[in-house]
Amino acid sequence: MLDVKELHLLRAGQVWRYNFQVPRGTGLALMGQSGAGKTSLLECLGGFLPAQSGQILLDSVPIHGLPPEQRPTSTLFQDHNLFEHLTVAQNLALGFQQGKPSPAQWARLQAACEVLDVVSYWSRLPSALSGGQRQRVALIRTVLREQPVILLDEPFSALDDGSRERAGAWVQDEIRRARKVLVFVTHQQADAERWAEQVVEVTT
Ligand SMILES: Nc1ncnc2c1ncn2[C@@H]1O[C@H](COP(=O)(O)OP(=O)(O)OP(=O)(O)O)[C@@H](O)[C@H]1O
Repeated sequence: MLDVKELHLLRAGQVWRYNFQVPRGTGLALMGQSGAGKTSLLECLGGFLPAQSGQILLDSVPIHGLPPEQRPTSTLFQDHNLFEHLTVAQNLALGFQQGKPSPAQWARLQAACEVLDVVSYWSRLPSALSGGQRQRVALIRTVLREQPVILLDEPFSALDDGSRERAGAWVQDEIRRARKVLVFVTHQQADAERWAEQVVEVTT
């Protein structure tokens, strides 16, 4: 269970307070207008933006004092953070310990690439991919890393309806299968209804 207690954020003169719980195997969607503070909350959960006060616990263990690289979180930012000089396969491997996924992890990566239709791009550089292909590669890496808390900032924004449906269903299956916690930002009410058990409306 991810437990956010009296979390108090301050940025650009705006103040937010959050209290919510996300059980393992489930998802929470963050919705709200542009500039409302959705990305700021994800950054705080991932350790990139310090909170003024409050607590973030995973399975009752406080994680709010940890730096980003030690948090049990895996984050997909809006710019997809792919390494441009590495192939798709190398980018996927980077998410794992010392860039070396185990055979079981490779099998899962490969299966995900088939489901999300990026298997034929393994040896390409990111610069040779479309926006939607880049987004799917980054999504696969973020969701399949070992960290149990998955933070996704508008993960389906570059996808057409068919890809969006497949990607959303795949993320939900993975979260349930691996008993992870999902927090994702979306502007689409339908995404929240289909793939999240809870919705938090972010306002200042
Ligand atoms: N790095 C930053 N430094 C200072 N202020 C920032 C920074 N990033 C965002 N802000 C400000 O914080 C507020 C919340 O922005 P945030 O990006 O969290 O909103 P959002 O809901 O994710 O928006 P969008 O839907 O457009 O992505 C805005 O007023 C924004 O200008």
